[in-house]
Amino acid sequence: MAEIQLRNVSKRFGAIVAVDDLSLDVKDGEFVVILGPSGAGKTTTLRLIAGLEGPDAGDVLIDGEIATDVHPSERDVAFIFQQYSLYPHLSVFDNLAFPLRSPRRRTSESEVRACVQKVAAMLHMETKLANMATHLSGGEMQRVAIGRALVREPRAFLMDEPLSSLDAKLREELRIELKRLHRQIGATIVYVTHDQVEATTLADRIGILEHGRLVQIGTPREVYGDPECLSAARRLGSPPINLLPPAFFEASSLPDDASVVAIRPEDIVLEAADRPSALELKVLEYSPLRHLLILDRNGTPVVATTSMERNFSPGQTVGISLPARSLLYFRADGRRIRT
Ligand SMILES: Nc1ncnc2c1ncn2[C@@H]1O[C@H](COP(=O)(O)OP(=O)(O)OP(=O)(O)O)[C@@H](O)[C@H]1O
Repeated sequence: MAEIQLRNVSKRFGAIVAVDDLSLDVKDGEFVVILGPSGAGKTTTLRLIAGLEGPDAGDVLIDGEIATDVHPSERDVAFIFQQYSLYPHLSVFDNLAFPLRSPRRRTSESEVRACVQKVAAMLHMETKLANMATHLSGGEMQRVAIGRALVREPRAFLMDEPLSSLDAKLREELRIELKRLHRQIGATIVYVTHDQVEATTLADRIGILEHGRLVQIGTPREVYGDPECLSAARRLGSPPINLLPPAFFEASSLPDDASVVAIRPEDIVLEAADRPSALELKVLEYSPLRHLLILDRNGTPVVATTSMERNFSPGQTVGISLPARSLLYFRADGRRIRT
């Protein structure tokens, strides 16, 4: 497996800066997820690593060597797309065998058989090898697409929203499979998504991409608990982090240049209804693990979650306190103010 580095890489399409001075180090065997909204430059970043796009500035390094001028077919990285891209007229076996049978590989048929069997076992597809590729469920097709990359034993895997066309249950199953596979083969993976659950469950580290810039990279815990900027704070968390105006607080308790005060819903402490701080409960959602309360003070919504065994009903008042240690302060330009 391989290390991948981007050094100050930029890519423009006409007036659009798709990737803007991006530097990223993916360690050997690491699972890095690039998380960002539509148009943030995620796919372009993967295409730059694969060599399908050339950077306007900066370099891509694979295993410490500048790959910028290396042809995509020579980079030995496998790209897995959202669409399954299988050969519909071939069986699962022949789809998996296809990369091994290329003339450049000169793999013997007995080796091809052994390798296909091994990968099919890893993906729990042994019983489907004779099926035509079109006679599979969406989840099975994506397994075969992943298998086709695995048989090549590439130096790294680049995955572009590989689960996004699957339904919720299959997505969860395949997510767990991917995590297991990563542990089993120790692959270097750069994985792109706009789904925060995929990002936090799969990643060793998450890189938050906004407008072509990497605004933060860290473990899921670091990015969630210690965001560098407002956009990183908003990217993780469901329900999302509360963003409150300074007017919500005593002015003397805030840093001078705070323009937004943020607090995670689970950090809000619920108190008795007769507290002066009590807010009106507008909406209540119950799930077996927690209550979700949407409260209101003069038109400002405040979302709190709690696993407390207490009965709430809409229209009542609920006291809250916002512990100072849980408050995050941000400037008007979105930068974090550390106190
Ligand atoms: N070949 C191209 N020609 C012109 N503009 C492009 C091209 N490829 C990407 N772009 C633009 O570059 C920006 C980044 O696109 P990119 O596909 O990398 O974003 P993304 O984060 O992967 O988005 P999505 O989640 O919607 O796939 C977008 O504004 C997009 O319209």
